[in-house]
Amino acid sequence: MQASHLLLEEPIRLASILESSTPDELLDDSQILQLQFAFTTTGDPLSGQDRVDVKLSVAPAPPRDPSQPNPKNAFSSMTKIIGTLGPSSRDVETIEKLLNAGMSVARFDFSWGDSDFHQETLDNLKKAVRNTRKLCAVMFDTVGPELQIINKGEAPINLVVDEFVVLTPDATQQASSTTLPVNYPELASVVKPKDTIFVGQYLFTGSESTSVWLEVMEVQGPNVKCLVKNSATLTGTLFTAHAAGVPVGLPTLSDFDKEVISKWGVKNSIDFISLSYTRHAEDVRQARLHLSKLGDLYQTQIFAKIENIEGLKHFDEILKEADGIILSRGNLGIDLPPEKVFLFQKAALHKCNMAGKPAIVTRVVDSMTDTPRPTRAEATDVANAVLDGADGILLGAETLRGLYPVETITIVQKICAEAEKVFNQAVFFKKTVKAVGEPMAHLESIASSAVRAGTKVRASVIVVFTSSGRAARLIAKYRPSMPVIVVVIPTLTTNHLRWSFTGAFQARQCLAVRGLFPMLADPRHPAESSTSTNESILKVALDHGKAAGIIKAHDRIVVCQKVGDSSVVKIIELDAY
Ligand SMILES: Nc1ncnc2c1ncn2[C@@H]1O[C@H](COP(=O)(O)OP(=O)(O)O)[C@@H](O)[C@H]1O
Ligand SMILES: C=C(OP(=O)(O)O)C(=O)O
Ligand SMILES: [K+]
Ligand SMILES: [Mg+2]
Repeated sequence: MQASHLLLEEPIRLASILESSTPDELLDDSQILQLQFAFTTTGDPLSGQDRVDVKLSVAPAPPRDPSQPNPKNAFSSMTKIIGTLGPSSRDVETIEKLLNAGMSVARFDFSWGDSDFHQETLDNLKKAVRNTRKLCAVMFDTVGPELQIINKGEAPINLVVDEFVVLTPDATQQASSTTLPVNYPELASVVKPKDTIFVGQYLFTGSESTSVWLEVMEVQGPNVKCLVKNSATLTGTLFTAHAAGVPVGLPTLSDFDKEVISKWGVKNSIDFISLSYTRHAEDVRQARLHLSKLGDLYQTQIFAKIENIEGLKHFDEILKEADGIILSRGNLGIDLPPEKVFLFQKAALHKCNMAGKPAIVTRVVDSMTDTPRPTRAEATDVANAVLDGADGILLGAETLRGLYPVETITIVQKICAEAEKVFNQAVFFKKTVKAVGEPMAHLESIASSAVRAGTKVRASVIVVFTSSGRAARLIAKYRPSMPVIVVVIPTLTTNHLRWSFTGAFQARQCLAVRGLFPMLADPRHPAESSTSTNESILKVALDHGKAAGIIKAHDRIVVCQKVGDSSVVKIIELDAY
């Protein structure tokens, strides 16, 4: 268990909570804008020129319906909320409510349900996005090397404390209170007496009545005889098992995952892969290689899910390869001794922040699966995750199969917004500048200057132009107190066989980064004019901010864009309008 110290070589100074410039105007993330555009090619794609800039003309932001409540509301937060969609959250109406409550990324967990089931949910998500005009990214969550127990008979299984149960790799056996067939033939060769194995349905702690905590007594050939440590009833057709601290020799991206990604993933242009049980940097490289062969999915980002001690040991190298990190505290929380979980969280979030890569924290309000309010410990935990530097909060069972999916998103969003008000931006900014050191890369220097200018002039928003999202992520790295409107400019690219636009993935991927509110350009609209300039695009962004209620007359706005060949940060002071 010494691994938990690995991340703590350097002491972390936690920002003390001081009065800070409060982001009293927070953005509602209904940032779907229709930009109409024409493209002019400046080279022949077949002769090797593979990036062509697009000139935009813009359609005005839709007027706000005065009968609708002002979208600026006390519930919006800079912290992103990822909701797992499942049986409790898959009809259009519920998804609309989740989007309105602030969910900006929908996770599809393929540990449960088949492609058809998830396709139906995703089709409903698309309808909900259209109806609400709220942008939402799609995250595919792999099964990976998860240990699973299939209960073919479907009858509830009663396990009684102090009795024995045998885990067997023999898939022909029926699950019962004395035998549980597990999908991993090598289990007997990797566990030893006194090891702990948890079995349950999604939320398992071994301390409630629906999951069980087993202690390994004896290895008997391919079987593992265990002592039941708590009485529980397992219901359903599939349970997952987790052997704490035990290395599992199964590939991180399973054949099943590869198959789903190449079909379901390609069909649905998945924005993120949540790579379950990432244990080595090589796992991320393998996933990246797989994606690189799948058409548009070369743009899909990989978020490494750290959920066991192996992943924790290799955290630094994984962070270098991944686009983001998910601190999967469900599994990690049982792999680590409970008293070490908070240390890992603080150290890992600090490292992600310094690397400028988004970090997502899971398993915050488990109790809201069954109750409409979080416990005070859970509520405090959400706020602390924000203060520790989380970009986003991932909800699992609460939205997937809980009784209160909408209430969960609403309350988590509110807690995040409160925590953001006391986040010590000044201390964080200084710490980040110092950690990056000198000489700073050109673009990073520009990005940090934009945040500094925004703070100094008390800007209401920062507007950044980008195609790749790079400039926006660098701005987010410095944790501005004000929302960042990311104007993603589509770029025409070719793989020498066909033309396509990039921009949609990059815009949606901002939805997992703290403080970023992307505007998605829509390439389906043919251009009506090709004379527009950055200025007119900026005007649309500002009009949109005004319509959303986050930009008012006389506000100061910081803009980060290229003028000619140079990146510039400019400050605009608005007149009355
Ligand atoms: N289409 C654009 N118009 C004006 N400025 C841009 C545009 N795209 C990027 N920029 C600016 O160029 C600089 C580089 O940003 P970056 O995000 O790396 O651009 P890209 O995504 O095009 O590689 C930043 O200052 C950014 O604001
Ligand atoms: C989110 C987690 O993993 P899963 O995909 O199993 O929900 C977790 O372990 O916290
Ligand atoms: K999973
Ligand atoms: Mg997990």
